[in-house]
Amino acid sequence: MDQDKSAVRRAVRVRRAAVPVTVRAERDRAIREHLASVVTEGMVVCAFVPDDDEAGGPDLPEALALAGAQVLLPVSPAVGPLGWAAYAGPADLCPGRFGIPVPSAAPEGPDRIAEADLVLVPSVAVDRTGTRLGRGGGYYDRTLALARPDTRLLAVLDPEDVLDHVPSEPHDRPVTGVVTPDGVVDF
Ligand SMILES: Nc1nc2c(c(=O)[nH]1)N(C=O)[C@@H](CNc1ccc(C(=O)N[C@@H](CCC(=O)O)C(=O)O)cc1)CN2
Ligand SMILES: Nc1ncnc2c1ncn2[C@@H]1O[C@H](COP(=O)(O)OP(=O)(O)OP(=O)(O)O)[C@@H](O)[C@H]1O
Repeated sequence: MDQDKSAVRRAVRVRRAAVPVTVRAERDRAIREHLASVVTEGMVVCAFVPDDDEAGGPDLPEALALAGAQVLLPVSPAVGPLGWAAYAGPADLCPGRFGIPVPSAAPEGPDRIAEADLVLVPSVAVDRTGTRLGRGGGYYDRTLALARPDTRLLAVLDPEDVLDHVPSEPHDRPVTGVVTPDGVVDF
């Protein structure tokens, strides 16, 4: 099973690396616009800072904040569910674990995800039943279990990474939908 997941991760990485930078930028902009259109004033959104290998672009938190969201960003512990810290603008971000930017404030507990109306989930691929493949840390599997049951959980992806089938294990937590440059789809 681990090997199946690794093979999908490798294939997706190869495909993403072949997307020209200008196409990448256009897709990321479309994703941010779709998300801005579902955000309402004061909505609590657990987001993330996408890196070069991920859809959405590094400006994703700022786009959500400009749309009126209160944005929380994940802070990775060595093990266990993610902590959360409030996004306070691009200048406040500093490199955290894995080199991923995090807010300067000390993170608050994993339970803060229960305040979220929307959780954006970094993903390598999903299938149409919501089975999600991440980078293999197991962080989001542990973290999504703490969200309220009615919370919208959207993977952020290119359309090519919405697959017919993604290998799953019993601990995997499904997402409820996906946002791609084509729009938001709830499964
Ligand atoms: N942008 C972003 N932020 C995030 C996540 C994420 O996936 N993307 N996370 C989601 O949990 C958490 C951090 N977890 C991470 C887990 C693995 C890797 C990583 O670089 N993995 C290597 C593969 C390592 C291996 O094969 O052992 C890689 O992808 O190259 C990075 C972050 C919290 N913040
Ligand atoms: N709820 C959990 N409790 C204990 N271990 C877990 C849990 N969820 C995942 N794990 C472990 O974490 C490791 C990585 O899991 P998996 O490959 O499913 O991660 P992922 O979903 O791709 O990563 P992420 O959620 O960080 O994006 C596996 O060894 C798995 O057994």
